[in-house]
Amino acid sequence: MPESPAPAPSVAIAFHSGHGHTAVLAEAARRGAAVAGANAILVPVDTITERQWRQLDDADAIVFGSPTHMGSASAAFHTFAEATSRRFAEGRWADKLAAGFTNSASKYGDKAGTLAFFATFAAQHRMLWVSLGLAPGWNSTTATENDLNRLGFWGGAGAQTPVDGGIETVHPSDIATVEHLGGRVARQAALVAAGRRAVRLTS
Ligand SMILES: Cc1cc2nc3c(=O)[nH]c(=O)nc-3n(C[C@H](O)[C@H](O)[C@H](O)COP(=O)(O)O)c2cc1C
Repeated sequence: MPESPAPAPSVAIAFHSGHGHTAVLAEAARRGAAVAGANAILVPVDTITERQWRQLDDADAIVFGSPTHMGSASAAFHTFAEATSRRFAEGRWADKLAAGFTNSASKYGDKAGTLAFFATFAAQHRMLWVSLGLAPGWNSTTATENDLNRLGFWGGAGAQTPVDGGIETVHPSDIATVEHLGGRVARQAALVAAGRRAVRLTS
């Protein structure tokens, strides 16, 4: 019997944005995942609904996004994270893929703290972490700030937007970098789903 076509993976972008910068990046992650063939949705965690909780539960992958506040995710994101404790206890998100991105005002800005928190949060949920998967940009005499991964992160995507800038000042390289991450998560989710189907077929 011919095999039915593989269903598109589902990718949810669970994010908080106080002033709109991180929301621009969340949309970039969604677009990257959609272009790579996923059903991709945005879930603003500060207004999350019951339906959106179910969408997170059903997703193959969740990409976490937040501005960096005081060297970690924002308070609104932490409120969301703590609200997942029942799901954590039940292992509801176990073996889903996870990834993360953050934006802050300073070039470095202690963004690594936020990405480390996302990775720990994902690990506590027994999820599988997907790294950024890009070489560092803007780190040689011939490189420019328009390179992908211009800020040189590995664990996830890091972005920088001027503290007094509007959403139009989110850097195009950062948008492209987060779009790449969304696409990478979608492709990895498709591979993992195909692998699970193959293992089920042969076992
Ligand atoms: C309470 C607070 C704490 C912040 N802490 C940091 C920080 O630790 N490092 C940094 O570079 N920027 C920090 N910022 C700046 C924000 O990360 C930055 O303005 C970001 O672009 C906001 O994203 P949003 O528009 O999605 O809310 C902080 C801003 C606020 C309001």
